This record gives sequence, structure tokens and C-alpha cells, in this order.
Amino acid sequence: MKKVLVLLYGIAAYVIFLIAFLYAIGFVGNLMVPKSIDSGEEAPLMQSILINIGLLSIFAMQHSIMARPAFKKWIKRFINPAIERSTYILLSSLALLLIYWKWQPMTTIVWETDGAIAMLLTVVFFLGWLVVFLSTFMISHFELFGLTQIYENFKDQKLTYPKFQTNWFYKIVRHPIMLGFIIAFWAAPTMTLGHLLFTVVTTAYILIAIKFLEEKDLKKIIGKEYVEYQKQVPMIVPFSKIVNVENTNSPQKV
Ligand SMILES: C[S@@+](CC[C@H](N)C(=O)[O-])C[C@H]1O[C@@H](n2cnc3c(N)ncnc32)[C@H](O)[C@@H]1O
Repeated sequence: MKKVLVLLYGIAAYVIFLIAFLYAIGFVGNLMVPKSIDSGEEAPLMQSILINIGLLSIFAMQHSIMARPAFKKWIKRFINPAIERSTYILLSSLALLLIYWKWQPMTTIVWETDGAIAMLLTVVFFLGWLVVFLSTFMISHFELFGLTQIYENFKDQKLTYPKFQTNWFYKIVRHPIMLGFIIAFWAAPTMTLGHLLFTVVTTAYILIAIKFLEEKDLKKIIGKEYVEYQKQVPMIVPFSKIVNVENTNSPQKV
């Protein structure tokens, strides 16, 4: 009975995640959703900025705290370890849904494109989401979103964890999922003040979180192999390591 409940909980968390993820595409792209980043009634500017930063901070705090190994260890004292990842996914999705619900539009236009440029930016927008989606499969989509864990628990198998991945997109940058998000957020044919605030804050959060939180943890968990990987593969800007090597070499040539 307990195993079935764990299974149902994990599946429910995954379904809510899928809804939140798909809604994100419509929310950021102003496509086919009832409430998007630029829709709704506008409030005074300062009020909107404060509410929107507050909403993004709730997501950032939930995401940062719950992803730390110490927190994961602590929470596993109170819940079945098999649902730790599902719980993280569920709360992240709820924080996202809260952003969509309470987001205050700020519709002053920062840039606007049309014709071929607008089309190109729309293509890049979808490519960004595609990079996110494909990258999750390169690590292990079902483990990342807690389904493997609840299945292993159901089958009385030992819990496994995602293996360190350095292939496919992970050969080009160390954080393709985050790169995909950054691409999708910036590639806006029409950029409003609200969308820009969202994009600047999330980009800053992503860069800080991967440098000071995620990579610190990965170095502790994986060790030397991750340090080597950091030397060889750029963090988020594809092919930037080659530029760095050339830069370091050039003074010697002169
Ligand atoms: C939401 S994913 C983001 C992964 C990565 N930051 C990216 O942008 O592609 C976060 C999880 O991926 C794991 N992770 C990060 N890099 C990894 C790699 N190269 N191989 C396997 N897992 C990785 C982290 O330990 C964390 O549990």
C-alpha cells in the first residue's frame, strides 16, 4: 500500500511538473496561455517590480535550499528517500505556478522586431526550450524528475542516482539545461520591461547558482574528474574555452 502511495505521489509530482514546464513556454512566449508574462492589468511600476522580484526570489530560495546535499540528507530523515526528488520537483513546480499566477505585467516595450528578425528570434526561442528538454534526457530525464526513484522503490530495488555525464551537449557546455533557459528567455521578438526583468533576474540567478552552489557540490561529489571537466568544457558559453586558450597564449606570442 505504501509503495503504491509513493508511486502515485511521484507520478502526480511529475504531471504537475510537466504542466508547469509546458506552461512556462506559453508564459514566457506569450503563447496560448490564459495568463502570460505580458498579459493582465498593469499595477504601479514600483509595486510590480517588488512583487515580481519577490516571486522570483521565492523560486530561487526553494530551488537553492532544497537542492543542497545537506538539505537532501536532512529531509530523508522524515520522508521516504524515494520521494525526495519528487518532493523537490513538486515544490519547484508550485513555485513556478505561483509566479505565473501572481506575475505583474510591465508592458513598456524595450525592443520590438518584425519580419525575418522576429521569425528568427521565435525559432531561437523554441530551440532554447528544445535544448532544455533534450539535455534532461542526456543526464537522465526520469531520474532527474524522480520517476526512476519511485519505480525502484515500487520494485524493492536499491535506489540509483544519475551518472556523471560529459557527452552530447555536456561536451559543449557544462550546463546545457541552463543555457537553454537563458536562450529561450532572451530570444524575444518583443521584449517588454516585465519580460526583461524576468530575464535579467533569472539569468543572474542561474549564473550565481551554478558557479557558487551546483558546481561546488559537484566538485565535492565527483572530485578530480569534475575539476578536469571544468578545465576542458566551458561553463555556459559554447566554445569559449578555445577563445580563452588563444587569449592566454597571445601575450607569449607577442
Ligand atoms: C536541473 S539539473 C541541471 C544540470 C546542469 N546544471 C545543466 O544546466 O545542464 C540539476 C541536476 O543535474 C546534476 N548535474 C549537473 N551536471 C551534471 C552532469 N554533468 N552529469 C550528471 N548530472 C549532472 C546536478 O547534480 C543536479 O542534481
